[in-house]
Amino acid sequence: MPAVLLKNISKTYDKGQVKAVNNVSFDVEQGELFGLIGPDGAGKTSIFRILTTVLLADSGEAKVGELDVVKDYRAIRNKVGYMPGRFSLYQDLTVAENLQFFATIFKTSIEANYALIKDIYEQIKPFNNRPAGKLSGGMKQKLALCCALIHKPEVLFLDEPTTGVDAVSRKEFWEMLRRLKQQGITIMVSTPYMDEASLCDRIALIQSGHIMSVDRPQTIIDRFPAPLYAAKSKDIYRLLKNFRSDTAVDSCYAFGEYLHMTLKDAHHTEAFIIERAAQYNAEDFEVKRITPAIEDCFIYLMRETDVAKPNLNVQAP
Ligand SMILES: Nc1ncnc2c1ncn2[C@@H]1O[C@H](COP(=O)(O)OP(=O)(O)OP(=O)(O)O)[C@@H](O)[C@H]1O
Repeated sequence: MPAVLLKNISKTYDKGQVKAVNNVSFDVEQGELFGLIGPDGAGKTSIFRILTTVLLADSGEAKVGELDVVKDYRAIRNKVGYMPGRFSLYQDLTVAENLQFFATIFKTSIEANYALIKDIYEQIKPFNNRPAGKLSGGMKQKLALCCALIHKPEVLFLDEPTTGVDAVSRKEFWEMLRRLKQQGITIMVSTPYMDEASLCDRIALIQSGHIMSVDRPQTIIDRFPAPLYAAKSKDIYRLLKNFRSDTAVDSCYAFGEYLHMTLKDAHHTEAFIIERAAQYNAEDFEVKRITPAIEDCFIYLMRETDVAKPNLNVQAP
């Protein structure tokens, strides 16, 4: 039995005008660290809210273990930990008071499940008497994670836990998730940072309420259908325009300081691209073949599935 199951789940807002979740189906295995990956507005929060029983879907079926999100909502609430995207703690309560509060509403004590939160809590314990609102972003995340864990949930739902957190804290946070997974907790986590995909066992790529792919990150990368090149020149915007209007070029988009591109004819290589760039008088031109990242796969899948497109000028965070 999967730990989480969604079958043809749809959700609209504003009397059907906003299709937030569109016929979504996937499941999460017991003990898995599963990532729901997509940009702002893709539908991630709506899915989390449906699974944690705070939002009703318009149609479809969703389960946590054997429990149905509609019929068994009370039982689910005791079984899952939920860390919503927006900071969910009481800003005026101290670190210790927040933790005590969450323990009390779940009818447990900090001591009862201390082993589970110990590693994380010890990092914020020196700030025990500080109001949660006065903690740094990384500290807030750690406290929110402790609060979500205080009743020893079987499944942990973390909605964008690393958004707005600095790079070091993000890395630490993912290490904490790895350790929790080793303790047998199933974790479903959402993120707009596509570089975090490789830290998950499996991922679902979501855009405009559609799931475009569900698999292991490496399997999704291996399926990228064409050689991918990274190119740059002095005037990168002119180069982007030139390549985008070039009939030999299949796709070209800005990616950090480079353009990432594929060609219509897979037999063509760097030499062909150098020739084209010379025709465009591109100065200081460089090109190299690269391994696709999840962002590249995401952009490719968006073109393939023809869902509404966000800004394609993706930058690695
Ligand atoms: N209560 C609501 N009323 C109307 N539209 C909503 C509501 N909640 C979400 N939406 C819309 O539904 C779509 C999906 O939103 P959702 O919050 O589920 O996505 P998300 O991937 O979590 O993005 P974000 O990180 O920006 O919250 C968006 O277009 C959003 O504007």
